[in-house]
Amino acid sequence: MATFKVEGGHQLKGEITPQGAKNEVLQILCAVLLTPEKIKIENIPNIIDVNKLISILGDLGVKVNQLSEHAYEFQADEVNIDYLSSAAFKEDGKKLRGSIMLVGPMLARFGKGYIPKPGGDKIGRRRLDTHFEGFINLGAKFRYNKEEHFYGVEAKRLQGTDMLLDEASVTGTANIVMAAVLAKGTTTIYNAACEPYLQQLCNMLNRMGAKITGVGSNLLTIEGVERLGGTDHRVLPDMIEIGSWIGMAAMTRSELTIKNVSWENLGQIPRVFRKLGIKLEQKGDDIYIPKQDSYEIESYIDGSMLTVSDAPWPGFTPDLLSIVLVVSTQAKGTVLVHQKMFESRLFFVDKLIDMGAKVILCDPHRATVVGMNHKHSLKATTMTSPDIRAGISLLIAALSAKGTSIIHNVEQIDRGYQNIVERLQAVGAKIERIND
Ligand SMILES: CC(=O)N[C@H]1[C@@H](OP(=O)(O)OP(=O)(O)OC[C@H]2O[C@@H](n3ccc(=O)[nH]c3=O)[C@H](O)[C@@H]2O)O[C@H](CO)[C@@H](O)[C@@H]1O
Ligand SMILES: C=C(OP(=O)(O)O)C(=O)O
Repeated sequence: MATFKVEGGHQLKGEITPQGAKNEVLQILCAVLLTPEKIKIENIPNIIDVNKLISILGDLGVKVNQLSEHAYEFQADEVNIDYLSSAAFKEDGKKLRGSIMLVGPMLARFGKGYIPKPGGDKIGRRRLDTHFEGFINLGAKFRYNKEEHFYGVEAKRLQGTDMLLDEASVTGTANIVMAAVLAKGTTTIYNAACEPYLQQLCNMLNRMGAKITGVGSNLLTIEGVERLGGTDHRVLPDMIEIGSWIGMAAMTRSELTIKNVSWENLGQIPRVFRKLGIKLEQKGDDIYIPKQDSYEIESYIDGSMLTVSDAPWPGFTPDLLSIVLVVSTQAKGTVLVHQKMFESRLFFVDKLIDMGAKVILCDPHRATVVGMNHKHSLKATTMTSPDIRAGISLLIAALSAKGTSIIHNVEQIDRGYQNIVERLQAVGAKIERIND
């Protein structure tokens, strides 16, 4: 189990460039299975989850050619479908959430898709019904082995249809889109997720020859085609990393520039941090955060208390609520953080309370944070990272705290943040990795 040692209380300064987006690249990597032709992908982050998925593609027989640290070429012209039924896949497929999106492309192109219950954060129930209901709607036969938690779908040729998703699942929409592009006839998907990463996937599929319209909306129309070809694709910057660095700058009262953020794809993110009183300036495609000794949480027009909650895109992403919560502990004012989607993501506040933060966990979904306006520093402590976003939030808390903190189980953070120690050291953070 790897550990970080963090000496808090130091201001940071400089520039930080976001990595390619983890949750986009997991979709894009699965899409390489839809064509026997070459696909080149740039801006691939070097993180645990992504490397695991690339390794599964290699085990499936996809030719993987690393062109540079962040660019790869893939060619799925000799796919070994039997690997999907192997004991090795039953183990490897479990290791990340993104592996679920192998099912749609495999089903569409090879007539079968199997997957063990995928991994990812333990942040509450993470059901897969939307995915499999979508495949069943397209004519696939579904089976589920309860003992092994092993899912399977099979179909000779998928048949386009109209469907209304029971929820706007991100990976569910990506999976169904990747199945429908090679189906016979036209599919409409209503209540589709529509975040920028899904738009990126749909645009890439269209460049490969797919016929998807409605991209960016919650109604997608997909005219099935016989085959798809190769393309080049560049992954967007990771908006969750960008939000994490905004939170880190505010909490440590630092001046920071976040480079090349793709402003037009950040949705509510700048607005939510501004509501917490954090100053952000758009400079070209960068975000400049000036040093601020104090940031004051806004109230609503009628004077009532601010609530920050998550919702499917174009709402605010659930993946940044843990960061909003930690930043609020040193704001001036009070905020209610309401995590509607996941029921186990707020339990890490116990650690913040140990560090001296004023937080009341109202129930598993809601926490009230009374900001301390930097009148008292958080106290350093020893903690364990329960999930990726709680992990980065605890790291931000440790960077602002008085004294030296120890954070265990940082593999959770490494899952989604590339070279984090080196990148934070470069802006002046006192952090080192120990017990690797
Ligand atoms: C690999 C990947 O891309 N992971 C992301 C993806 O996970 P993932 O695709 O697994 O998440 P889903 O979009 O399926 O749903 C997440 C949770 O929100 C609930 N839900 C979803 C839609 C909805 O309209 N109402 C609702 O309550 C679901 O029941 C589930 O509990 O999207 C999540 C939601 O943005 C993010 O937290 C994850 O980081
Ligand atoms: C929950 C997340 O990831 P995953 O879906 O891979 O568990 C996340 O990125 O915050």
